[in-house]
Amino acid sequence: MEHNREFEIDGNSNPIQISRLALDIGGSLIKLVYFSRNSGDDEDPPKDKVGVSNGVNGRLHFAKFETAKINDCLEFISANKLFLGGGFQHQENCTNDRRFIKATGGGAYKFSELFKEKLDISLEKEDEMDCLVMGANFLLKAANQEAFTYLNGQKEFVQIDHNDLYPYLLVNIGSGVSMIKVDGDGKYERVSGTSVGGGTFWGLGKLLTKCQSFDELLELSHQGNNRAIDTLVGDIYGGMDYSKVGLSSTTIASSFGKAISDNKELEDYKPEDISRSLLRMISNNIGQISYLNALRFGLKRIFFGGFFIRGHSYTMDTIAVAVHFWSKGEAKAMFLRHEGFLGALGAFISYESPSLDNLVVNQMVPLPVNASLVTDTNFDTLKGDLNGTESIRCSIYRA
Ligand SMILES: Nc1ncnc2c1ncn2[C@@H]1O[C@H](COP(=O)(O)OP(=O)(O)O)[C@@H](O)[C@H]1O
Ligand SMILES: CC(C)(COP(=O)(O)O)[C@@H](O)C(=O)NCCC(=O)O
Repeated sequence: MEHNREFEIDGNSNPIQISRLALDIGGSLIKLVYFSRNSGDDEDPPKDKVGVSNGVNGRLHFAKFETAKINDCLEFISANKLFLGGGFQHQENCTNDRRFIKATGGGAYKFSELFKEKLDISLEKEDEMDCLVMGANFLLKAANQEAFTYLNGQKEFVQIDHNDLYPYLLVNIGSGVSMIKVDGDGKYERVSGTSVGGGTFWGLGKLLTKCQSFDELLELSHQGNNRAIDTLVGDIYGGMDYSKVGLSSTTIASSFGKAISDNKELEDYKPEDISRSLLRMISNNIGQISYLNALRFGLKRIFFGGFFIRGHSYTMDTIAVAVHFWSKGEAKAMFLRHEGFLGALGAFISYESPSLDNLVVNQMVPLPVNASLVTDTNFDTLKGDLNGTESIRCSIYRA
């Protein structure tokens, strides 16, 4: 199945360039969002107020590559000719000097020359925080079943009231963590951050467990028991709660604390226990810092994005419990289905204008597994992860 046709004929026999690509090149992963018209989706194209066709129906596709394997990403873009549809315009306006892609993230600067050299494409840089906020606002307003809570293993979708969305705290857990207070479209402030994020989990985990992939490390954590390496309150208090300050005996008193007294070598610990401890330590810490920032600004809603989460139950549970525990139930942790693609979506939207008005989501549509990304071998099989096997059905209007 072909997904990346660059030109299609609209109802007026005009060739329309319909494929459009935007990138978010982060410290760990490159995220791609691109639009394609699907011949199977033959709804009428969007019309303007006087009934003239002024856009196209299609799908947004999502893909990701490890930043360290940027050449695979370049090959994917080239093989699928994604760059041909940089903008959204009539073919006659499309000249070679418009070979550009909107790109955000640090890599948009770092790899600018590489894109020019290998694909003859210029990266038009968009600010990373602008894009994260734009992507989050877009999804929260336009996509169905985007935000959900996760408590006691239960995922519950949250109906977002568009008139009561702001303010909220956006916590993006990528390689590092950014915390952004969002007050409206384009209105935000990056209020905090921490370097203890996804890169820390993967980096330390790799060193300590010899895992070869992030997914392997994450899978390991499923089977691990953090009590083997973390010191619990009960370990210090002779099996008892420290109830005077509200600490139960099973609360972690000191992450990795047992490694001091156990008199063991690294090899004596199970990699799965290490992975579990690490995941819990980092998720808990992020949940706690997020809550403290929400408290600083009186925010009740915290949305978590970034690929560290990966729709992983234990990660979400730990973050949600931390927020719930510290806020005494006052603040709510929410997760986003398109967690890692906020920045790339923002860059995608920025093609036309910083407004969301010309991209309209119709509905989320699951694609057959083999239909979306034929040449990308980086996709993962962890459950709950958006691996390019889903797309958003949407319409793009001409500005
Ligand atoms: N396949 C993967 N390879 C590497 N890291 C992954 C993968 N999937 C999820 N991650 C996690 O996601 C983090 C990157 O998240 P992301 O939101 O893409 O941030 P960045 O923009 O910094 O790359 C990594 O540091 C790691 O914790
Ligand atoms: C520098 C970054 C914005 C880069 O974004 P990333 O590639 O990690 O998604 C991010 O790593 C970050 O916010 N780090 C934390 C820095 C700090 O506030 O201490």
